[in-house]
Amino acid sequence: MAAVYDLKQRGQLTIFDSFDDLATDLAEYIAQLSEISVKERGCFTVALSGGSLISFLGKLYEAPYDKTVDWTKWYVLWADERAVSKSHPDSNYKLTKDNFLSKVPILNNHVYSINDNLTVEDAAMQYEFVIRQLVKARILNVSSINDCPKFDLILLSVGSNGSIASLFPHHPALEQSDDWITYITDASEPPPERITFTLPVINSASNVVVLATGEDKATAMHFAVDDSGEEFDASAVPACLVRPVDGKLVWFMDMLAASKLQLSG
Ligand SMILES: O=C(O)[C@H](O)[C@@H](O)[C@H](O)[C@H](O)COP(=O)(O)O
Repeated sequence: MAAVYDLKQRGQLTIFDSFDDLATDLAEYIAQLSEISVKERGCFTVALSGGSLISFLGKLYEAPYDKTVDWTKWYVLWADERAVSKSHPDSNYKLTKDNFLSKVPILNNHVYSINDNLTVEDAAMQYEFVIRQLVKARILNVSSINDCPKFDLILLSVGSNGSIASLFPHHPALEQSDDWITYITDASEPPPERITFTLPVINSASNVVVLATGEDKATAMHFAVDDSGEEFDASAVPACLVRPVDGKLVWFMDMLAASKLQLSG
């Protein structure tokens, strides 16, 4: 069961009453975006987050998507990554590899993870270089509005403090607009060192999905989805700052994360 709400310029919201329903709809949504992108551009570029998001991708490697999705046309990057070894339990690459990439036939040379032998600063610069190469190769388009790379899909999962990717409340990284990839050394959630997409890159995507599940996300979702008024400092809840400039924003929530929303209709 799911309830769908048109949030106008804040996108579309679907509230699910079960993990299974959310995972099923999310898989169908991603498979549809993949089909459209492959048909239109010959490829599908997706940036993943870490956390519980990966557990919601399980339906994608089941029937019918295991056969119907053109996995060889997928290009996978990360919207944020911890500056740890790719074999470290905190690595988003490891989390994704173990629970998703190892189950679908995405080509290894289409998966772009950070260079874990570099400092976090150099890893951010190197990752931006990789993305610039994908733009040059026309795997990634650029936004006609701000020249940022235009991912076909960016999948975000909201932290209990309203963070998205590794953009944390009141962090100076939220102001970054010159770079596509920035780095932080003082994340409010361990580990402290991370690289992350900047907001302009997130907001340049053709499609952004924001996933929020669990009661600990309810307050952040209230500020992100309901009208918080002119006085509200959106940098307190980075999820409020997800506003695709010419793309589609879809919120996938469970009942707990949506429990403080003041939805009409
Ligand atoms: O590297 C990270 O820390 C993740 O990308 C981060 O953005 C995560 O997705 C959120 O903190 C939500 O995590 P949960 O979904 O597990 O609550």
